[in-house]
Amino acid sequence: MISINTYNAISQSGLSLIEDDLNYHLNGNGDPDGILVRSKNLHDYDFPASVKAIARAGAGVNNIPIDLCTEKGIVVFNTPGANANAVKELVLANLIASSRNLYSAVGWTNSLRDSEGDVPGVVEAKKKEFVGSEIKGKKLGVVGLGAIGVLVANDALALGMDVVAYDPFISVDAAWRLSQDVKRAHQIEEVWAECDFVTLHIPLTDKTASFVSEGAFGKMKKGMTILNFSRGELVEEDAMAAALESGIVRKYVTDFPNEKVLAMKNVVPVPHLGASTVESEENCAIMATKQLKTYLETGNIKHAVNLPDVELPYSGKMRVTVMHQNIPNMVGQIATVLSGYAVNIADMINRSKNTWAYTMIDLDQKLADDEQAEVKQKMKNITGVVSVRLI
Ligand SMILES: NC(=O)C1=CN([C@@H]2O[C@H](COP(=O)(O)OP(=O)(O)OC[C@H]3O[C@@H](n4cnc5c(N)ncnc54)[C@H](O)[C@@H]3O)[C@@H](O)[C@H]2O)C=CC1
Ligand SMILES: O=C(O)CCC(=O)C(=O)O
Repeated sequence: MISINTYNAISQSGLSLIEDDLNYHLNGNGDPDGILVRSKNLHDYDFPASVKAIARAGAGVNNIPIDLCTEKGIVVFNTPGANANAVKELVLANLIASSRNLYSAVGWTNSLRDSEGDVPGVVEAKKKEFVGSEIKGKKLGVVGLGAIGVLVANDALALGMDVVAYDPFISVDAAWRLSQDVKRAHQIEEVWAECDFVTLHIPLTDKTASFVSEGAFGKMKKGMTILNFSRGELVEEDAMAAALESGIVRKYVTDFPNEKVLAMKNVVPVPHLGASTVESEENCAIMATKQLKTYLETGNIKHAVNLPDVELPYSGKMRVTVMHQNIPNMVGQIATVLSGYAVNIADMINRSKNTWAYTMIDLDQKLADDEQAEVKQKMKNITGVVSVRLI
């Protein structure tokens, strides 16, 4: 029996893939083989030794201690692109809503519910206070051209905006999907200096924390609207509060409200709704569950953030998977362990991602139970190996 525990509300479409499979147990015990999670913070989580993989049904993995997991031999997956359309639609909605003062206008109109008197007359008299601007012809800066940023940039062009984008690490795939009419910013300063709106679509990492800092506000075109559907920590809060006070920033639309943010002037707080659509929750849950099950059943890896994609057709005979540091002579040492047994290697693959690597070896016959335990122990004893599975 393979055991999977879930955190957060995972769409039933994904859960059914586990519940309907007789080989699986869902939320059954404290020693799961796999974890399915959305935004729950796992940084203080005490990972049981049973955990082999974590699948994040979503894009951002800053809630998971990736380095610690890797050192414990845990593969961490996410679901690239599965919720990108949901975020894009909410960004576009908020570009227009913030430009047309929609939330304050609707909030004010709702406050008339209990008033007695001539609502149409009051509305006509007041509406001049909510006059907005059109986004057509305005300049939008898109920071980060991954799954979400590319969709936002292309569709903003279709809405008549002038789009300039900054991503020094853009993938070849994303570059193919990006419209040629999106202008490239070589420096982030170009985005701060020129744009009426800036939307952030970068991951939160040690390098991007406080990406929008006091220095950035000093270079901004006055009256800019900033949309943050990425992560709150990308923006330095005290500096943002000052920029909103001084009018450098006209509005700050954020999917990540907290007490400090709610106290700021001209904030549009959204309760982390970027990926909250039925479609996106289904996409993420199905993709995350399938990736997790594939790994647990076959050792094949797709869309891990700490290991490369590694795939071989699974014969069902006997597969050895080894997660290890990307250092010399690992494959040699792993193969040497097997040379002590009467088995042939039928197929083999080794791939690396930065400082970590993964080796899969298919044997043409099953090892006896006592041999399996021995092989596992001998491989675990190799310096640099963090996990060994025999499937
Ligand atoms: N509000 C919500 O519910 C959601 C929020 N997100 C957030 O949005 C982020 C982006 O999501 P995706 O587009 O799916 O990720 P992605 O991985 O497809 O794209 C991220 C892009 O950012 C770029 N990038 C990284 N560092 C950069 C830097 N310093 N300057 C400029 N570009 C940089 C990368 O090259 C990459 O192209 C996620 O990491 C997550 O934090 C994602 C989905 C839902
Ligand atoms: O699961 C969610 O609703 C949050 C989505 C998100 O923030 C992400 O995918 O990075």
